[in-house]
Amino acid sequence: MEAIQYSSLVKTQSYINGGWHSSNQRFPIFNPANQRCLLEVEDCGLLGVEQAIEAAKAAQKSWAAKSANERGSLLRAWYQLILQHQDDLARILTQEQGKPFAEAKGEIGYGAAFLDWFAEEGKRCYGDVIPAPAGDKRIIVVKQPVGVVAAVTPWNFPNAMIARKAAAALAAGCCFVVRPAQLTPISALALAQLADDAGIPPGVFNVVVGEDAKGMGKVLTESPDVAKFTFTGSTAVGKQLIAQCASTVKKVSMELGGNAPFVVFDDADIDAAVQGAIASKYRNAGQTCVCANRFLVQKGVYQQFSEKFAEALSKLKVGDGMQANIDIGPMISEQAKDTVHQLVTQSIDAGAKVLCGGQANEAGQQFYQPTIMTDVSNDMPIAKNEIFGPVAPLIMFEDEQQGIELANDTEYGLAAYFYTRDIGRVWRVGEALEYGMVGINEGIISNAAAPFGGIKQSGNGREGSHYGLDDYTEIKYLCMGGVNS
Ligand SMILES: NC(=O)C1=CN([C@@H]2O[C@H](COP(=O)(O)OP(=O)(O)OC[C@H]3O[C@@H](n4cnc5c(N)ncnc54)[C@H](OP(=O)(O)O)[C@@H]3O)[C@@H](O)[C@H]2O)C=CC1
Ligand SMILES: O=C(O)[C@H](O)CS(=O)(=O)O
Repeated sequence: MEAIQYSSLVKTQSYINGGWHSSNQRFPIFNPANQRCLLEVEDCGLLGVEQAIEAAKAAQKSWAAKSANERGSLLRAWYQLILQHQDDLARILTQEQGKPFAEAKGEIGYGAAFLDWFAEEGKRCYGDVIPAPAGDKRIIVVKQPVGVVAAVTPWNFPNAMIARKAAAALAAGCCFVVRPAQLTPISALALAQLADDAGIPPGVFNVVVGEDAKGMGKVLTESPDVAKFTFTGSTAVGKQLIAQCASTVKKVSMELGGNAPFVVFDDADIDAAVQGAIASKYRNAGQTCVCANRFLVQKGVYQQFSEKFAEALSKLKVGDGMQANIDIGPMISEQAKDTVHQLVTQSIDAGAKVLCGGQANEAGQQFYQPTIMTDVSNDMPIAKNEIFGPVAPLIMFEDEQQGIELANDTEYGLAAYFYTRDIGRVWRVGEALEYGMVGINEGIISNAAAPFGGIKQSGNGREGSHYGLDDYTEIKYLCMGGVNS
């Protein structure tokens, strides 16, 4: 792990009950840019997960008993330390996950923004006083922390996906156990070091690392001491985890897969649409759940958009994210790269054409060329599946109604984007799209002030914004009688 100033950030053991958990089971972490082993981390195993749940359970009452101000001050201290070590955290992230350093810095800032937001939002966890139907009664509604929260997070945002969940959970008064993806545990452990430095008490924030995703997930989803489970990852895995939570009727929130349409109407500002397309499609080499996945372009501007899009794409530089001026890093694994290429070749067999790219990139074995495909139809593999790679399929449509129908023709409902300058069309299309989040003349929509989440098979629950606390609180109704006696 190169160029880390604050060396204590580089941890190799799970963080449980405020301590570093040693184990003689180890597994290697590789740099996706060059396949070199960065370091080995110690696998805490299923026993470690159980110990982390125990620690969270033991700390739960005292953490919930703190005032929102006290919890907020600790979250803010954590926030400030993350910003203080932003460059180190970004270097760790780029080396274990691959995204370019500038993007990794952005992710660190994005994750920290949730700590900043919920340090304040926890103080606004308001209840209600409701006029009682009978004169001698009083009705009060209070919100209380749900209890111990367990989380499983993906490799594509190994810092922000944890910060986005932990910030709301801790602000609401919940203790937290997270199991990060096997491929990217170092960013999670660095966050734990800074939580420790910030003075967050033992047992409140726990990170368990290990290779046995299924086994560790089973412990987290089936433990009667875990009140709430939150997951970010694929829809297929999310469905399994929801089913596993049923045995203890846990509160569940899911941030799952997506198939985002990016619709360009013939009255759009084409230059703005191209800028938004590049930003949305090629962020993290296309490995985000809100990346534009299908480009629906109205017939009258299809040629102009395609040409300008390809021209802008030719300026992007592919390489090791630790080098300067890199725009697109490696895929997380060779298998991931091969899966993307398979979608490309299957769609070519079905009649699609490659306008640019379409091959592995010479930068290394896990790199794929930024690609644009034309003559794509909505039923081709490259359009039906979540690509999770730097490939942009272009689909032509005739009129507004067809554009909306094609956009909604998917089991997913996370993010959608469209470009138009017609105010009536903004309202008609914005309301007709079946998605949790819609970017209008904008390709980057994620921020801590907004409720992030999807509908249909993209999940449920919201992260960020005022709404983000709801997933970590329970409503209690107090009925007071005999007031006049
Ligand atoms: N809606 C959203 O915000 C996001 C959605 N995603 C979606 O996730 C997919 C890509 O991410 P990817 O990480 O491959 O997704 P996966 O669903 O394969 O993995 C997500 C996490 O779940 C773990 N996991 C996998 N199988 C199980 C299991 N049976 N029990 C418990 N945990 C399990 C993984 O562990 P391990 O990696 O160690 O196997 C990882 O930590 C895409 O579909 C993408 O859209 C990704 C990020 C954000
Ligand atoms: O994991 C993801 O893909 C993130 O949720 C996308 S974002 O929130 O960083 O935009």
